[in-house]
Amino acid sequence: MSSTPLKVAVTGAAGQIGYSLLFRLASGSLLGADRPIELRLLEITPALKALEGVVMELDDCAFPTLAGVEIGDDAEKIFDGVNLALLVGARPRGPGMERGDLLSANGAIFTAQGKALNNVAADDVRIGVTGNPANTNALIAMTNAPDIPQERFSALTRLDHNRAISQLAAKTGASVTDIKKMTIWGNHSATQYPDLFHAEIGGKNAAEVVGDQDWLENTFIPTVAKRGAAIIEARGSSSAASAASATVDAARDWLHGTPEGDWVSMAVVSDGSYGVPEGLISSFPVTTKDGDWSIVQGLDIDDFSRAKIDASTAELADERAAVTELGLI
Ligand SMILES: NC(=O)C1=CN([C@@H]2O[C@H](COP(=O)(O)OP(=O)(O)OC[C@H]3O[C@@H](n4cnc5c(N)ncnc54)[C@H](O)[C@@H]3O)[C@@H](O)[C@H]2O)C=CC1
Ligand SMILES: O=C([O-])CC(=O)C(=O)O
Repeated sequence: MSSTPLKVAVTGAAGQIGYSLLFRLASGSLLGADRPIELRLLEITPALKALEGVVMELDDCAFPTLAGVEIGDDAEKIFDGVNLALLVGARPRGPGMERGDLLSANGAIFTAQGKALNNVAADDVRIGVTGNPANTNALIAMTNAPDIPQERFSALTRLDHNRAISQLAAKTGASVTDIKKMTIWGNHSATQYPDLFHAEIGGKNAAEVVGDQDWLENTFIPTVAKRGAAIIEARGSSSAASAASATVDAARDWLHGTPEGDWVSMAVVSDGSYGVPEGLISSFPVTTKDGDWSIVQGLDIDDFSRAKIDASTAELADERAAVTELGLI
């Protein structure tokens, strides 16, 4: 185990998700108790004072794994030499909005940050995008960082993946650890497709165990796909602790690898697998090893799943056209 601190950048560090995420990262949730971590926190200038307060709290935790914290509003300084960049900072949506409505407000953030990462990040950098609309923001950052291999960019659909596991566990009485091979396909939006036809519960096909197509179509899929909106409705602001937890889960599994016999959902650049147009950042079932991911191949896609995947990737293609129009890529 290396004793060199992993340099982890977090943007939007003074925000809601940051307030949960930083403490998880600093306490060892990402790399375990033996690997130190250095946090590099980016905020806009008016939020730096609040961020100083958060850093005081990080200090007060006396985390053994926290080797240092740097804060600032200059992306090139904060991203200098980072091995992992978690791009969280972006405006959240409010009631009645779709995440895609944030494109024009947030897209420019990812142009600038993609360029800065391209200039100064470490050669082994991995970039996870949480800020919405996450898939297309990741596409913007990737396109603006031509020297970073495209497979180093990913957008967060792990929260949807975790939500799908939790809903399935509640329906069937299974424990979450019995559920494997969950897949979220497509966009982190209301069109996403949580797929039970390839998931397993205790080694058995999940759709067969459930045996209730009506529940699958009319309860499970919409509950998972609209969970973010339900949380906004209930809490008055968007999910934060669960988003932070999923951000940690996704980064940890990317860096450490997925267990044998399971996979995770990550939105990654499409190579055309499963008919998803090449170059879109779309969620797939992936396995990871040594910091690299590969899309699980060879799954049978029936007509129901085909239509759902096509609808979500068509939305991604529309978002790509919109940001092209805005001159962001
Ligand atoms: N992919 C996913 O599963 C989820 C994504 N999200 C998204 O994550 C984003 C952040 O959510 P919250 O923390 O709740 O929002 P928030 O509004 O509490 O915090 C966002 C922070 O980003 C900062 N920020 C804005 N522009 C920045 C820039 N150019 N550089 C650095 N920081 C910047 C703001 O000052 C603010 O402190 C939102 O876009 C939200 O929709 C939220 C939940 C789940
Ligand atoms: O719904 C939102 O706007 C926040 C989010 O992405 C989620 O909770 O999945």
